[in-house]
Amino acid sequence: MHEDGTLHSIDGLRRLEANAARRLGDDRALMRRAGLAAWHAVLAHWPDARRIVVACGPGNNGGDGHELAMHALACGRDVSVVGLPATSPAGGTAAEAVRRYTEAGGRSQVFDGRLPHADLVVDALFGIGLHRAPEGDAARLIEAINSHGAPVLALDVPSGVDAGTGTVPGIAVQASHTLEFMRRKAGLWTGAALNHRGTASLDTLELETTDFDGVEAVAMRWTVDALAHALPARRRDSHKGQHGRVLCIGGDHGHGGAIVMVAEAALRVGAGLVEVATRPAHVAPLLARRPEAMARGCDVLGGVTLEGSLAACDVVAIGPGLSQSEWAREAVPWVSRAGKPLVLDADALNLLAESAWPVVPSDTILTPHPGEAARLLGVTTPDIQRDRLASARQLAERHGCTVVLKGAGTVVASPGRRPVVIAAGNPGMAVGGMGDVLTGTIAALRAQGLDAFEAACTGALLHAAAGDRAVLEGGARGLLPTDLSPWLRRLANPDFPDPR
Ligand SMILES: NC(=O)C1=CN([C@@H]2O[C@H](COP(=O)(O)OP(=O)(O)OC[C@H]3O[C@@H](n4cnc5c(N)ncnc54)[C@H](O)[C@@H]3O)[C@@H](O)[C@H]2O)[C@@H](O)CC1
Ligand SMILES: Nc1ncnc2c1ncn2[C@@H]1O[C@H](COP(=O)(O)OP(=O)(O)O)[C@@H](O)[C@H]1O
Ligand SMILES: [K+]
Repeated sequence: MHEDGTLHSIDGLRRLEANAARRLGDDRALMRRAGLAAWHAVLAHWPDARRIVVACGPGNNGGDGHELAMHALACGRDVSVVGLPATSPAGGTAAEAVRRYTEAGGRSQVFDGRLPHADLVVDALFGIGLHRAPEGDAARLIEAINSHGAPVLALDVPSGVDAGTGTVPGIAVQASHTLEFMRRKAGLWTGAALNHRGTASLDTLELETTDFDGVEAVAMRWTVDALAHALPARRRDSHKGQHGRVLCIGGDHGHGGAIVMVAEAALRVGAGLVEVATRPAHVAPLLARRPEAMARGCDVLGGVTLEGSLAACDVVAIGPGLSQSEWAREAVPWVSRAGKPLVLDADALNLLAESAWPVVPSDTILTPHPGEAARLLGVTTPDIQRDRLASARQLAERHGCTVVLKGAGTVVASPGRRPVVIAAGNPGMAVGGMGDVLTGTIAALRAQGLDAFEAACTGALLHAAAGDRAVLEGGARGLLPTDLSPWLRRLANPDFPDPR
């Protein structure tokens, strides 16, 4: 079976492992395949590595390391296995791998505070079996791996990372590349784990469909390729009314730019008509930058002005620069009475957290960053980040609608749908205003007919992928939200010939 875009929990992987071992009638077979796959990864990434250090832990991850060491040895490489002192000898399948390596003439040494010189370090300390933060010798060995200077290949998981949740409870290996086995692990694609994983690849170890009996993926992983099929082609005879009308509400005094960025992104992602309701002082600068937008200056966010705009629009994007002033609060009853699909961001979420909004309809999209998510759930930001997938699911259940939990490895969750983790985006995007661009992006897709969950997933991916393209033009520092505009347009038209 090939990669299928699924992400799995530790429990799911354990079940998968057990099913496959039962089918194969030999619990050593998978480890042998893992070791061989790891050796192939070495040949693919570091074909010239002559001296290889393999740091092996006490469990099956260490068994994978010994299998790899055996292949490297057989191919004439200079191999040193380094193990942890004071751990009980490996049992079961790992013991068999140790025996095979030793019988092939392999050398092993106990970690004494230093690692031998090498062209490549392999991290086979801990995989999915990590049960607490590494301490003592394990922590020192991880420190030695990280300061060694050679590239680091992590087997299955960078040791020290919780592969189920993405949390990093203590010190963890800083991998150049991680080779995942069997299926991708949910925790390696979101949150702090992204600091440790390096690039990543998967070897499925030749699993078969029947191995998945009783195994449910916990999420799907979306990469930029998904954009090729996400957006419907336009009819030749289409007109602007068919591409949706977005009403953007926000931009109180001092925050006028936020709602301009929402409007610009919505236009670049293809909304047919974009209207902005903002403070009167912000109308002229908005129109100077984006004459394509329609703008209404409102000293009161309600009444006839807003009612007319609300009646005409297909989607309301509210929150960027909105503030929590009386001006902002005035809008809430009008917007909620209008019954239009909503995208709630920034201060609209803060108003939701303090129950200023009534219950939101199920086709609403909330786009919190971790701080806003914490306010919505009444917990701390670290609580949210400890298990981003669970946090997004919990928020979606609580509000009964779609939630986009932003940040490295954005997670989209909705009741009754399998969550999606966005495998795109970069730290250049950590700058004020970037979320406003996401709000406009998602609102435009919603206006063009995607349902709430599809618009949220596609919008988050489009936004992150545009950030990845824009960052190539000059680096992460100084990347601006509006730099994404040309790339949003480019990537929203996947059938347009690629200029690269
Ligand atoms: N069993 C199988 O069939 C397969 C297992 N595979 C490998 O096996 C790994 C899982 O193996 P295990 O379940 O043995 O688990 P691990 O090898 O990941 O780790 C468990 C071992 O590490 C110790 N440990 C965990 N956290 C520690 C800490 N913080 N400090 C010190 N010691 C700690 C445990 O006491 C145990 O001895 C996978 O990640 C994968 O690399 C692969 O070979 C594929 C097939
Ligand atoms: N390190 C990162 N990696 C990937 N994406 C990021 C990173 N930092 C921020 N982003 C993205 O940039 C956007 C920032 O949004 P937000 O925090 O709401 O900013 P603002 O409120 O200033 O507009 C989100 O879409 C988020 O996912
Ligand atoms: K590892």
